Amino acid sequence: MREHRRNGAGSGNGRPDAPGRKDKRSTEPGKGAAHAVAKRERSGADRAGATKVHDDADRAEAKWGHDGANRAGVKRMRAGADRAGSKRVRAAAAPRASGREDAVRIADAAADELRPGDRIVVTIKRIGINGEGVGYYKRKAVFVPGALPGEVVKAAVTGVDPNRLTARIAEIEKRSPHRVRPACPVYDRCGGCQLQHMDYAGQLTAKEELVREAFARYAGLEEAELPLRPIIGMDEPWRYRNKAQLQAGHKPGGGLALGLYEPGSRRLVDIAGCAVQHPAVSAAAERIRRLAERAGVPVGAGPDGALRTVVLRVAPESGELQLTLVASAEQFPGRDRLVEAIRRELPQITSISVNVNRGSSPLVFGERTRLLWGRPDLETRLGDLRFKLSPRAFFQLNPEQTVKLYDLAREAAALTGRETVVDAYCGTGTIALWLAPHAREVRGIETIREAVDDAERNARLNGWTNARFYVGRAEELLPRWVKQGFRPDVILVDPPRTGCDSALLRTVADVKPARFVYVSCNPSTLAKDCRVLLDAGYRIEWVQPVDMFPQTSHVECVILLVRKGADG
Ligand SMILES: C[S@@+](CC[C@H](N)C(=O)[O-])C[C@H]1O[C@@H](n2cnc3c(N)ncnc32)[C@H](O)[C@@H]1O
Repeated sequence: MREHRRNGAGSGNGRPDAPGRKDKRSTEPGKGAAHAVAKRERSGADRAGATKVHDDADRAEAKWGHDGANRAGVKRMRAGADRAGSKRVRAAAAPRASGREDAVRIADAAADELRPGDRIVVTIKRIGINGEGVGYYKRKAVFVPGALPGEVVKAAVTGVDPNRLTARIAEIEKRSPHRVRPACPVYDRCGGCQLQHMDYAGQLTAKEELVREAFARYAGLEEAELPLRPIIGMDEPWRYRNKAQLQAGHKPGGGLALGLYEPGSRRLVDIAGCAVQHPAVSAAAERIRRLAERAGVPVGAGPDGALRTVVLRVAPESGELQLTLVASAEQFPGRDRLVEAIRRELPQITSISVNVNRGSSPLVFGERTRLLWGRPDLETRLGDLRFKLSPRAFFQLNPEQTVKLYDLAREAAALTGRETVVDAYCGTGTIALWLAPHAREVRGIETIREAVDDAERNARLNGWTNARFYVGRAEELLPRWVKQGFRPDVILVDPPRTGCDSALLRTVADVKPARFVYVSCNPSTLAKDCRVLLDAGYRIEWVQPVDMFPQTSHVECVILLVRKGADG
């Protein structure tokens, strides 16, 4: 399949841009960064608010792992206050012509004097990290869920704080050509996607802008200074997710529901029609829901044992599925009847486990997992490599884009077979194993023991004896190795959303490997960490955004930093 790479060669610097962008930039040396700082101060507000919400979510993800956290729980945090109106907003997103709307006073007050309910006119400049439209009212950032870059909206203020305003669309005065009808029947309620109301070309442009914006704000690098490559998207940006974590609950009218919580609520949205989920997962989830209902399985977090979450993962190339029933006790009413029925009716499910979670945090999994039936792992492939995944193993959610991401990591590492490489934050060792055939030695570091066990097993499965995996914190193990005389040629990191620990960055700055490869799912922390390394004598060779999660506001990047003086 042809790779969807955005047009525009090389750095992407020559890309036509919004009017006024170039005027703001100075051609004088040093002014670019100064402007970035001024811009940061001017609009720091939005960040402060949004960043706070995200910091909470980031902390949650850092604590619970990249995919270990309950998606709905973290999303609720991330969504913050302005989310409350998003449902209404999407409903209101079509232009309306009501006399009452027209009669509403349009505020011309200073930003600090605005009150909830006041109407303001906002030109949307970009998307924010939650996918909301961001514009400015008298230089104060305004977050407008559902609004798209380039749109002019009449918006009702919903929240005023010292740093930012939130508002909901009352009327779209100028509509973006990228606005489309969301494909997913549950888009308005689910909250799993944030950008389905924008066509895919618009999403890709908006994500590039997110990266550009993060580097201007947090690394002080203006557009001309940032070697940003055009984002790599998908040809078919739907049905790519290989895994679902579905909460079990009750339907309002009775009966069992499996789905995601609506943002900010405990109402479950049935995601049977989810447009980004692999169809085999959606179909199996619906069958399991019916079978659990028939087996009389209790749901929720009851002390006597009840089903909390259903986790389904598919190996797309074989269609085999792995099922993990997360429950508040290992045995729960109807469990064995349910397993029996699944074995009979869903032969594509080749592994069924129960995981016990009695906790009240948004963490999906508890500590204990027991195989109930079938194989202990799901075998899947990425490129030429085979992976066996235990129920809790982290594995990238979009296999097609993962191959592109890992190929970029390999390109950045530029290995000749003689190098020693560190894959810090290695998860189940997938990147380390991608690099192992091209390196002398690869060492992976990961805090989760099971992930390291998986990594070691997968190294054996693929016959790579030069890849070793270590349980520990990257910021502790790497400095220890360095003290013992270890000098890696390439350090690669793929940290959680919170970014790299400062002790790790200090070690990199001390050891100064010729190449530092950063794989990141959060442009803000990526840019902050890059600033540290730029100050420590590195230059950015290229930044490559990859769209791992079409229809959402997430964007992943691979970035190559080269030590100044080393061969680029
Ligand atoms: C984004 S995932 C990386 C996954 C892996 N590179 C992949 O592509 O599948 C981040 C990983 O870092 C681990 N982690 C979090 N904090 C860590 C730390 N301080 N040191 C080492 N690993 C850590 C998490 O458990 C998680 O597996």
